[in-house]
Amino acid sequence: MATNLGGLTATGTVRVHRLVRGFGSRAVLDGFDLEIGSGEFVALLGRSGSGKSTLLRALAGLDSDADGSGMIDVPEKSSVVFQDARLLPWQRVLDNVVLGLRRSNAHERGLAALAEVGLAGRENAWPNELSGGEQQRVALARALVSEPELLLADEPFGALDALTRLRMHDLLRELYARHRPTVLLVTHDVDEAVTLADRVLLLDSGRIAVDLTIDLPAQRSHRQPQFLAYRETLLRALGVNHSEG
Ligand SMILES: Nc1ncnc2c1ncn2[C@@H]1O[C@H](COP(=O)(O)OP(=O)(O)OP(=O)(O)O)[C@@H](O)[C@H]1O
Repeated sequence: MATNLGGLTATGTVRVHRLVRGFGSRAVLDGFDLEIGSGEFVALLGRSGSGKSTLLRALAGLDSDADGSGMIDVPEKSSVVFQDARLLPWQRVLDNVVLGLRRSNAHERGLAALAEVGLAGRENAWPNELSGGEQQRVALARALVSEPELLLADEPFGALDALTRLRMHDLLRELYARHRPTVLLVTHDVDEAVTLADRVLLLDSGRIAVDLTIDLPAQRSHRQPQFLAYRETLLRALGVNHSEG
């Protein structure tokens, strides 16, 4: 499992070397290598079943159901966000945010995190009183309240409607600009990857088929010619026909 190299790497750096992960006789990742610099925002694209979640779960240490070997070096302070918010329904919003936070000022930090995600004043609500988008905001607050050096996100906006998804993109970019964690975002959505990330990886048959640096300003528009060029490169690599994409 996670091997700490004892200060050899910069805070926030992710290193994966010769990672093997599979289920039964089937290898999903077979000798996989990856390096992500501290503070990089990386999106991971790939067809369904290409192993994106398998990789993310390995980095999160949540893959006890998988077989494998290899070296994983991730920051000690990591948080994970999933497609569903996974809030405890019997705990109020603030209690969900500070769950597991062992600090004397947990209450204040939880309130500050809720304010950062636009939910000031909602700390006493129950999860089922919130919309899907608001629940994902709580999940983001819970992930960030511990000030992680690495944020792992597995299709965090996949279940949201298009407008809410765009608002969440703005929020995530804002939070990233403020806190600068290393981010690995798994997504199916090429536009989401190019909008949010500074580097896009495309996983194919257990290896990185494309490693694309996104050289765009923080304020991005789907109308920028360079945005469209990145989009086209990635769609082509995914094998998506133009008329479909
Ligand atoms: N717990 C499991 N037991 C057996 N096989 C699994 C398990 N989890 C994943 N797999 C298999 O591993 C392969 C990779 O799955 P993974 O979920 O990593 O893909 P993915 O790229 O995240 O797909 P999607 O985009 O559809 O979420 C798939 O063939 C899947 O069926």
